[in-house]
Amino acid sequence: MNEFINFDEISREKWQNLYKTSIPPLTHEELESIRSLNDEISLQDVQDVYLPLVHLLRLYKKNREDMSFSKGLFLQKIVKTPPLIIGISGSVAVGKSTTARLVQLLLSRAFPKLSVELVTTDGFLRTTADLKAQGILDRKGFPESYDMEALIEFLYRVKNGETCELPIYSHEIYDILPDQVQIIDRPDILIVEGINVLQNPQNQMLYISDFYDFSIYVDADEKLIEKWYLERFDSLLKLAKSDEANFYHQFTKMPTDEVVKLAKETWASVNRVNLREYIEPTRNRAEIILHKTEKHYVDKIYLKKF
Ligand SMILES: Nc1ncnc2c1ncn2[C@@H]1O[C@H](COP(=O)(O)OP(=O)(O)O)[C@@H](O)[C@H]1O
Ligand SMILES: CC(C)(COP(=O)(O)O)[C@@H](O)C(=O)NCCC(=O)O
Repeated sequence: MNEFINFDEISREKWQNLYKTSIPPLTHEELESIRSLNDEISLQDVQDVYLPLVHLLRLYKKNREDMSFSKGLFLQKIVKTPPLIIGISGSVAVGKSTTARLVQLLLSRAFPKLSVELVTTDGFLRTTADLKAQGILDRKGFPESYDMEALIEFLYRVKNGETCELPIYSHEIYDILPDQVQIIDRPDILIVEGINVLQNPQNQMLYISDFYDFSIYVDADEKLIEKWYLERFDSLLKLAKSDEANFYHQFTKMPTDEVVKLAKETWASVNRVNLREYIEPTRNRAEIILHKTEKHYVDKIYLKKF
């Protein structure tokens, strides 16, 4: 059966015209904050793709609030609308965190009075010491390397209106930061970004997917994602050059061709396998799929029909 049978395929040209008239253009300040987020982001993409996406998110938000209100009437009690949770998934290096930060920025602009928080599921990776003890350090990113129970409990508590803490993962030290936590204090909207956002582990009492009000899968051809992975590896190396504490510092001492070989091998033996076996199979669970081509240009959008 066609994986996309349940989706409407919308070309960029069609998508960009869906909400155009009602969206005010970005101000100079807003453009600057997008640039400081990632100066590679195309502002045309923001205008054509991401602003209409935020407009669609408004509809889902309104719908959730109406439902919550009606449920309250039925139950004859005051039911506070739970925070809206948006999941963002896709391969390692496809651009999830960049998309997530952009959506956070645009949602804060659309709802200036609401708090919009962002977490990444990397925080629920087991520590390097734990992974080593279990002999699965080379499985970082695979389902068994995450504490999914803790992630699901975290989402439950956020939905339930509780203030929560979560660990922080650092790409620089390639591990969970030992003495720091991120505090999520009852936001109105929470964005959850990570490769495992749409993975439902077995034997859990709660389903992770039950907590999302909207979900996005960022998609691209595998070869392109590899290219982006290698480019990011290179940027991480540049940042690590003069920082001995950085995990990537060790690679800055190696000859370039060896480093490239190592990054290619890591892509092929870890991240690509993970994409094929565990990430891409969750693609059609998303409410929307953003399909990117060269230079992160979004050419197609798939929106779930029902
Ligand atoms: N929309 C975009 N425009 C330009 N570059 C992007 C975009 N999204 C991601 N990138 C670049 O692609 C690489 C991977 O993106 P990142 O957001 O770190 O991926 P992920 O969180 O999925 O691992 C980074 O080097 C980032 O700068
Ligand atoms: C921490 C990650 C699992 C998560 O990925 P992200 O999408 O944030 O890049 C990944 O970046 C990773 O470290 N993978 C293991 C193999 C590698 O070093 O690329």
